[in-house]
Amino acid sequence: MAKSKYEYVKSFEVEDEVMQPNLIIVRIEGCNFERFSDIHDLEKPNDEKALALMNSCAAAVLEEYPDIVFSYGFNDEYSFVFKRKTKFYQRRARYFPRLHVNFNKMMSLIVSFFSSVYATKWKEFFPLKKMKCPLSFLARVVCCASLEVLQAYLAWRQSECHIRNLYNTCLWMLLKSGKSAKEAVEVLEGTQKQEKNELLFQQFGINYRMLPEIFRQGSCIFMTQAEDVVKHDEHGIPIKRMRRKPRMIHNEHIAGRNFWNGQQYLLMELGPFDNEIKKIKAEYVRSFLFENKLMPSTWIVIRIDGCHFHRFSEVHEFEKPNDRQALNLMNSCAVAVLEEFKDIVFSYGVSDEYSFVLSKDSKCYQRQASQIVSVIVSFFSSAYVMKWKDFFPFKELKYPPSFDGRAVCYPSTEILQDYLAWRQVDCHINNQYNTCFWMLVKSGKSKSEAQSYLKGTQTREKNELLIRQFNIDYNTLPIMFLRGSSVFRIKGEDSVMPEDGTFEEVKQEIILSHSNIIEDSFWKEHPSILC
Ligand SMILES: Nc1nc2c(ncn2[C@@H]2O[C@H](COP(=O)(O)OP(=O)(O)OP(=O)(O)O)[C@@H](O)[C@H]2O)c(=O)[nH]1
Ligand SMILES: [Mg+2]
Ligand SMILES: [Mg+2]
Repeated sequence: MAKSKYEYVKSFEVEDEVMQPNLIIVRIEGCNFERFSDIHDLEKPNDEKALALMNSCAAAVLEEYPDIVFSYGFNDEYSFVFKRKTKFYQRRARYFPRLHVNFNKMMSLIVSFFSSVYATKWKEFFPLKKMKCPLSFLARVVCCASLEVLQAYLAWRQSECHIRNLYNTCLWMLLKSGKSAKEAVEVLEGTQKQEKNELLFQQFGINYRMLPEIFRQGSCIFMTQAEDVVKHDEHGIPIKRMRRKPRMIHNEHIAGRNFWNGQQYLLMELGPFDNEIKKIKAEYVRSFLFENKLMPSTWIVIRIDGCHFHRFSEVHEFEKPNDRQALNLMNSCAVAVLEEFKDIVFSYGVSDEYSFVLSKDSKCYQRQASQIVSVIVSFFSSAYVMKWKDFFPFKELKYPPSFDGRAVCYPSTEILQDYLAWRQVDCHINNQYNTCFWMLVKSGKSKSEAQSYLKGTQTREKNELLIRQFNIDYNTLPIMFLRGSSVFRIKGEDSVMPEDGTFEEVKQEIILSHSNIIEDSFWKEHPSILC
């Protein structure tokens, strides 16, 4: 297909990669989970159903991504460990013989899938409670240079589970017994493990060790081979096949040799733990957290794109080439994203993608790429599932969709505008091609005939084809199909700048439009967007 003069902006898209054979962990944790938990009236300090939902989502991730071999979670967090030689978004680096993994893509897909499964399965676990708002997760990648680092990491997370659970159990018992939040915090300040155990036992008759394992130890889920009856033969004898199945267990020492070396699958994919961990140095493990900060004073664009939406749109019988409701759903999710993330000043969407522009001076998550990408892509995915019924009341969502995300920085407003123009030109080129293609197919041509018919044709020829053969004036098609959609903020009419120089909070409105953003005139009409 034709290329536009804006294509040069692609060169700003640099990939973040991890060199193998590093062991890779993706850790996700609920963003603002306390607020989510309050809104949904979850039980404190642990809600068994919410934990079961987290575990069920993690199991779904393991089934979806066979390269993940082990996972551990507690509370609102989960860590996913990849097998040594993951082929997931792998590519051969140009100058080095090693294999590299594009971990931003990998991380964003996992967090997106997890969030959309969470929203999908919510009603299974809370049939009487409506999910009131999307939940997003922050994700990060941890690279472990050796198995010992992975062992230390797991020991660290499990000790965090224990420390937090003991503290929260005490805190909530004190609160339930009538203490104020301030008083309860004061009682617990500086207390050691032993003292907390005693407090629970003496004041509340609770033996901490008798609390459910899932609260104290967290949950591990990993794959095992299990025999499954697939069908019965004509004599009624069951026919069995080996199948990978996620298995969940609770264990007190997941980083201990006893537990780890006892799991065949883990030994095979990751190897044995040779020694026991003596003391966990959190600082040591934290030093492996990968933090990629985006360049200051540059426009940040987070572009998300539906994963295998070709298949998704087939399965859900989207209209071809454009499904109005599917696009309206994408737009509605974009509006929700702008309502949630105040640093986003503009967004542009077409087909299964959306680009979100964060202001140049944004300090969002200290400009850490993985955090910003994950929180936006997972919020969007969650919103997509939650809003599905509003746009497709008569169509069932057959499986949870996922989106990948990336962050790209643009150093000047002109280049950012060129980026957006590139996306809109792409919208135009694809839409014109797809309109012709599907008209030809609907008129009786095979897909390959339609393809060769259109090969090498220019814009003008395609427009003529549409008029001549199908009596369609391309420019009269719905404007959303022609131009894609922009969602942005403009300052409300009632915004005032008081004369005494004090600023009042400027009321902002979120607008959806299908404007031409390639032309300068759009930006001149809305000078406040990219100021
Ligand atoms: N019928 C129909 N299909 C759509 C619509 N919007 C998007 N799609 C489908 O989604 C695809 C999006 O293109 P891509 O993002 O390049 O392809 P993908 O299948 O999502 O693959 P990856 O993004 O690489 O995972 C299109 O090729 C269409 O098949 C729509 O409104 N109607
Ligand atoms: Mg896609
Ligand atoms: Mg796409």
